[in-house]
Parts: sequence; C-alpha cells; structure tokens
Amino acid sequence: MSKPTAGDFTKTAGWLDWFDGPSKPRFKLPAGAVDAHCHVFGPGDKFPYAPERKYTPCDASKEQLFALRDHLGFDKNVIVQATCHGSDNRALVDALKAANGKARGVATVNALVTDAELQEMHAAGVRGTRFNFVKRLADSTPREVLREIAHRIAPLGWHVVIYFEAADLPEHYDFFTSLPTTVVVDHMGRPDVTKPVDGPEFALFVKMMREHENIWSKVSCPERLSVAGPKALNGEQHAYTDVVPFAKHLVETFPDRVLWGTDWPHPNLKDHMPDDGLLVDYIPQIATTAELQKKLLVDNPNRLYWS
Ligand SMILES: O=C(O)c1cc(C(=O)O)oc(=O)c1
Repeated sequence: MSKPTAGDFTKTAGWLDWFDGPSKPRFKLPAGAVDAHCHVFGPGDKFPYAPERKYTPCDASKEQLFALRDHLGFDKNVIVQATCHGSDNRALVDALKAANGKARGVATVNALVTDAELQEMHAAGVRGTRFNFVKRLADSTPREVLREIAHRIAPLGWHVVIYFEAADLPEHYDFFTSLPTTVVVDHMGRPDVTKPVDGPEFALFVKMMREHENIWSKVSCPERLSVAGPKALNGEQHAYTDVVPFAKHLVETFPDRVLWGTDWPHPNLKDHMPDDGLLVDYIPQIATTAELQKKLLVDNPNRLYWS
C-alpha cells in the first residue's frame, strides 16, 4: 500500500505516518467502548490545512479512522480538532456527519464564531471546544477571549478540552480552575515521567483534579510521554511501563472522570509510530479490573458525549 500523502501539501520534514496494518488487540474491549481522543487530517485536497498551522501531517481520512475503530473493536469515536486545521472545523464536521451517530466532536472556535455556527456544530455532534496551551502547536489566545468562548459554549452543555505541558500548569492553574464548564485535560497534562509519580509536579495535577470535580483527564498518549518504553511494536504486551504509574494512579483515584483514546493518527511523534492494536493492549496495565475498564472505556465517555 502506498504511504499516506498530504493532498496538495508537502508533509513536514521527518513526519511519521500512522502505522499501516495494526495488529488485532489481545485485550477484548468491553461492549460500547469509545476511542475518546483521535483526529482526522484532511484529506488536504478536500479539507485544506490551515494557513496558520505549525505542521503539515499526512492525510488521515474519516474512512481510515472508522476502519481502525472497527478493527480495534471500538463502538464509537470522539474526534478532536487538530491544530493543523486551526479553527476551520469542516473536516471534523464532515466526519461527524458521516459517522451515523457513532462519533462526537471537539472543535476549535475563535471569538468570531457565531451562535448559528455553534448550533450547526452541535447538531453535527460537537460537544466541546479545545484550548491549546502547547506553544509549539498554536499561537496563544488571550485568556479573556478564551473565557468568553467558554461562557458562550456552556449553555450548549459543551465542555472545554485543555492541552498543556506539566511545567506550565502553575502558570495556568487559576485560569483552568475558574472555567465554568466541565474541563477535560489532554494526556494527563503531559507529565514528565522521569520525575516521581508522587513528586510535586504530578501532585499539583492530582490536587487540581481532587479539588475540582468538574476536571477530568484523558489517560492517553503513553507513546508520546514515554522515555524508557518499551514501544508498542512487535507484539509488545507491556509497552510504556514508565507511563503506567501515572495513568494507573488517575484511573484508580478518579475512576469516574477519566477517558482513554488512541490519539490516532498520532501527530508529531518523533521517535516511532505505535501499532494501535498494541496500544489497546496497554489499557489493562492502567485499568486493572473489569469495573475500572468499563468506567474508563464505556460509562465515562458515554456520559460525557452521548447523554
Ligand atoms: O492538535 C494537534 O495538533 C495535536 C498535537 C499533539 C502533539 O503534537 O502533542 O497532540 C494532540 O493530541 C493533538
């Protein structure tokens, strides 16, 4: 099979394409499981990448995402707007409409979005908006603007998804904890997993969740956070053991406020591209009982996105 292209665009140098031909997971996902963090990219010739983007990915279409969903054994997807599409949510909305109720979305909107556009996105299945604080991915938006957006989406029952790196949490803590909606943190706030799980940096994240019951976390992206591996490749059943204590701690401490997703097609990985089947096999390391697995994969995402 030919390697993915980027439509009329040229991929960022060194771009790693998503893993072609993932294995069938050994871990059997519970019925109704949701992949609660994944993306579509383009295709670029149909849904152009945004002029303000910081990277150009390979294409990753809705058809390819839905095929992966079925192959891995997920029931549904939550598709998150990727920064390479800026605040142009057309590719996302197109995927949601094609999913026949089997996908919900998280959009990126700016201050110019109209109430009619918000309503239209809601009808297509959007249930949240994403605020990005990772500097390499997007230019920063003033907090007053973000706060205004949060207040505008709140009446729709939407939540805010935030993406930031652990070192920046102190600077944003008061803002995050003052948001008026449910707040979902991407990838556990990107902890530095070479630091102790009970050290001060991760403790601040745990404190934020403990003291604010509206804050949830995705316990996703071990492939992005891991330093020591081993990688989810070549049949590895115990991948990313250095990330496990962080995710397991959140799953066990906040079992009703955690979500999991593949992060397919894994933007901006530099080291390797994981086999998504083996990423699913990572789950029982962090959610070690059938009850915790059902909450993480079925109950929590369905409550947040489908009720
Ligand atoms: O929207 C994105 O561009 C994006 C990027 C990354 C990353 O580069 O870490 O991770 C994500 O989950 C999403």
